[in-house]
Amino acid sequence: MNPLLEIVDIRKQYKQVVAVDGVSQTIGRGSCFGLLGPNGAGKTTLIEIVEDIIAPTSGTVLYKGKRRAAQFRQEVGIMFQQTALLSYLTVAETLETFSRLYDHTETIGHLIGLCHLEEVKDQPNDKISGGQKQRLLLALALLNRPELVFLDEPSTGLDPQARRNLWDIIKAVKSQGRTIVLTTHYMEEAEKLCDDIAIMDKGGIIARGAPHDMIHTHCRRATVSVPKDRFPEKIPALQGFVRERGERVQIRTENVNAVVGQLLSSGVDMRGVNVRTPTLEDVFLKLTGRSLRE
Ligand SMILES: Nc1ncnc2c1ncn2[C@@H]1O[C@H](COP(=O)(O)OP(=O)(O)OP(=O)(O)O)[C@@H](O)[C@H]1O
Repeated sequence: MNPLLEIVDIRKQYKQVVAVDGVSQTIGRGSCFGLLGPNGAGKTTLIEIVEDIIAPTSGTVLYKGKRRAAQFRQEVGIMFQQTALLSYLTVAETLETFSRLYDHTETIGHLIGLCHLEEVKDQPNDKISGGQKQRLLLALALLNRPELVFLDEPSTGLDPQARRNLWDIIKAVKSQGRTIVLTTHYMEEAEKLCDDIAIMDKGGIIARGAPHDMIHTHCRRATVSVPKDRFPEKIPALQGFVRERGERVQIRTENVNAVVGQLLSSGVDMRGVNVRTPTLEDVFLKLTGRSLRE
């Protein structure tokens, strides 16, 4: 890996609370790195240290192999969870106002197009929806054409359609070759956007890797569930562990295709049969014994 960021033994303590407990990670150029974890895991604290907004109690962050200098602020874009916007400015005026803070900026028209803000560009900030506001905050984070973009829980509070719309824009930003560092407690967001994930819990990183590899390493088994009244009395031994759960028969298997093939060739009517493949949520549950949303 060609690291853009090296996080070296970062620790942050607030009185009795150790928010980040000795985290070391590297983040590769051009990757979309996701920090996934439940509320209070320490994600925001760690990211704010990496963004150079708060100082760690100990540890170092290197950017392009060196300690961060003034150039770091010029080359990064940050989409905060909350940013106060002047209510009487329009979306376009807001972008123009913030663009004066930088020496080199993206054209406002390009950002309005990229972030799907055409329809609301002349609306005041207090007359736009939650999804449109998040897209404006993303556009603001991209104003200085950053090489590295931080997104702190970008889709929190959005409805599913607004969330998917924002994800499409983030994918477009990613395809421009920028490095993205994203924090989230939505595993679906991490799975959809990130090629590299670290799962954080209680101030530490408990797993790291590509989403698919992480699932494959920790949770190989899928569950095929068949209504009991559709499950044949005679069936050849299935490639999985069979158990009854209420009105359904569940087959836990590492080979879903083989099991589904066996069911089909035994004449099982597939209506009502469902397959549940493992997710990052299952990885978290397996590693911590708790749900991501607890
Ligand atoms: N300024 C602060 N002073 C004291 N404790 C803090 C401060 N900031 C964070 N903490 C504590 O540090 C721990 C980690 O908090 P942090 O906000 O980093 O978690 P998080 O994973 O980002 O959670 P969330 O998903 O809810 O934003 C929590 O126990 C929190 O209460």
